[in-house]
Amino acid sequence: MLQVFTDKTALSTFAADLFVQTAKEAVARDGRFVVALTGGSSPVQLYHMLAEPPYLNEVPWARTYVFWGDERWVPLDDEKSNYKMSKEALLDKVPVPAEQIFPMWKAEVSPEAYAKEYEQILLELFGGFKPQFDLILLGMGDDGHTASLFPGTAVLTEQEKLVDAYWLAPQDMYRITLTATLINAARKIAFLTFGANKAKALYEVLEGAPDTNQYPSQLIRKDADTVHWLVDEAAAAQLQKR
Ligand SMILES: O=C(O)[C@H](O)[C@@H](O)[C@H](O)[C@H](O)COP(=O)(O)O
Repeated sequence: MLQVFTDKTALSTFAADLFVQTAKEAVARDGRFVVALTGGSSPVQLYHMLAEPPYLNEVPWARTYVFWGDERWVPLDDEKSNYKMSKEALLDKVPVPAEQIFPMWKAEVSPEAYAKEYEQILLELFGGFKPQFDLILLGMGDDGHTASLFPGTAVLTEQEKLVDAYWLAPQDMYRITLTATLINAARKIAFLTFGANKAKALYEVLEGAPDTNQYPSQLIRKDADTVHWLVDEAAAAQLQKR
């Protein structure tokens, strides 16, 4: 479902309400809330809001399990780390038990080995069944990528692995990411998309011809009830069907 907001605060408020509601439903149903956070700049305001009243007191933090959709393969205190950003904006300020936080990086293992380990952690949490996140937050790059599903990469056609890691040559670094097959198994997905620089890609992803290799965000399912495209007016500027 496409939802267009006048500004970032309105969008982040909607996302915070969605986060709380999804968390409460998950805890009522399963006794826990399993979420994947996103990096980039788009979720920063949302994370700050979740760390303040009223959201701070409404999210069942003690029963929340925190994962990430993707990560740059850099140490946890690196400026480029999604974990570091999420920790500073949110996780340091809320009572999530430390053992329920699963950074997508570990010292002295290869990214490929840790991708397998991360998959195992998820499988164990879900008793060996295919993991089903209650909520996955995503951003979209102006090239149409989401998580670390970048245009033209082999991970886009990965069918078996739930988590994958690979060398992203243009950025000169490893990336680790949930695969599209795992993301699409989530109960709810929310894309946070701001800014005029995203307008062309957003049009291509939502209304353009199918081309998942060039616009990887097209790999993510589009069910109206469970997949929220939360966008601002600038990002929505080229959409015809609103
Ligand atoms: O940066 C990351 O960690 C993610 O890999 C990426 O998928 C991100 O969500 C988009 O690139 C949007 O980034 P912005 O929110 O900064 O526009």
